[in-house]
Amino acid sequence: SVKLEHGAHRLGKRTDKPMQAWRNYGLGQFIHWGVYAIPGGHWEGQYYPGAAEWIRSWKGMPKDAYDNLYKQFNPKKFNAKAWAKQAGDMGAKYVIITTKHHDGFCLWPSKYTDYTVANSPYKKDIIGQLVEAYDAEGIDVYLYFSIIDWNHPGYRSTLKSEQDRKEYEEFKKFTRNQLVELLTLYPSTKGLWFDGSWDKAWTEQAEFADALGKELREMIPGLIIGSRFRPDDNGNRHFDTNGDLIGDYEQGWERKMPNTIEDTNGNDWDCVMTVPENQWGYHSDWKGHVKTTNELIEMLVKAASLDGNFVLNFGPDGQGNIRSEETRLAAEIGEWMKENNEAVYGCGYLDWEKQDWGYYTVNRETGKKYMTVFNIPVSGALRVKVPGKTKLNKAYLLNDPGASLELEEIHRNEYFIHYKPASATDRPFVIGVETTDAKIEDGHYQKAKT
Ligand SMILES: C[C@@H]1N[C@@H](C(=O)NCc2ccccc2)[C@H](O)[C@@H]1O
Repeated sequence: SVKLEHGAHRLGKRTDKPMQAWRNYGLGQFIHWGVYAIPGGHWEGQYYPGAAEWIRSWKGMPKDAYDNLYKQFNPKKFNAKAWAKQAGDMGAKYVIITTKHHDGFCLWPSKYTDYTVANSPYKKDIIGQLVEAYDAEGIDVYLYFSIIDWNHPGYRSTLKSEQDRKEYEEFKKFTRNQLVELLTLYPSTKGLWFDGSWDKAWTEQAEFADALGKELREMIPGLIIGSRFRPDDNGNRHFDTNGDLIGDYEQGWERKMPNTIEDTNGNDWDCVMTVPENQWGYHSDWKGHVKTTNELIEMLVKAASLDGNFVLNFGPDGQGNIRSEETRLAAEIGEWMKENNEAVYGCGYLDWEKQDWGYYTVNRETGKKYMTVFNIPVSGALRVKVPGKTKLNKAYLLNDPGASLELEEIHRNEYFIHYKPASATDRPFVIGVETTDAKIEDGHYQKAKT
């Protein structure tokens, strides 16, 4: 491996308490809110086909029209407590809130720019209200921060001249000041979720970003920062020149998921997911596929089964309402989580051979094992292959632990659990399984000679 001054600052998973808590969240909520919620994907009657929070970069949207939207920002329906309660009822254990998206508009009263909520008709500190409300709900708060800032005069995507470099130095100081300001104002913050760090200008700032990361971590012990924050000596983000993870977890799973444990490189990771194909901020007219409750529950359980967290995005509208589609999803996911969260919270990857009916998870503390069934086989026989020296003793429905399900040993280390729900079920269900270590008797299982 090559010597790096600003490569991965640690090898392997963090084992401290704050990171163990992060690893055990299972489900998170993303909130994308800002002045882009006012146009909601339309401008002067024109439909914007891109992601609503990117509308400023659309040729159909005059820049100065966008940059004056904040003068209309007055979300009268905004109720931080209601948002936090809805997230709690859904079963979210953490929330990631946009403090400033690529447009540079600050949802907190930053003293380093005038482009903030303090200078909007709304005036009040939105981040402060959300931090207080989510903390009170027992949901850990993480702050999203975009390095890209289209509003700051010193922001550059690339550095082409001495003048660029000079102005970018101001931008770097501004970025550091805002991040120190956020952690000073909101010290209950558990981590920072960085975005918009792919510009070449930023990937040339290894020394500055490394020092900034160290400064921020010193401000809040245990602070959690993912792999999308800083570059190494050679401009590599996420993984340094030696292939080692830069940051506390892998932050590359955006609107996509790993399929195998190998895909995760043995790292902690989160998957951040939109309800439609690609809308984070509020778009009043979602087109194309809108994910269903079952699809999202499957993603959530799949993430837990591969040692990751699943973070579902909400994009409140310009008045501060959570839209009806998201309200319904939150309620239905919450209903399922109330019954089945034992198979998600504190659970991770179980190294048993994956079967077609769904996903295994295992509780990291108790060792209790779970099968979450998404695909009921027409045979009604759920195949379970256990590792050598393991005996499957009991299987039971999580919501009826007293009644054992019918088990049949069909090969060495292989069983059928004979179960089909009596009535048609439109939600996945969880089976708990109990095993013991067992010596292998000779028995009658002979491997074929081939
Ligand atoms: C978490 C998501 N990441 C942001 C994203 O994809 N940005 C890419 C982008 C880069 C430059 C102009 C517009 C959009 C999205 O807007 C969300 O915030």
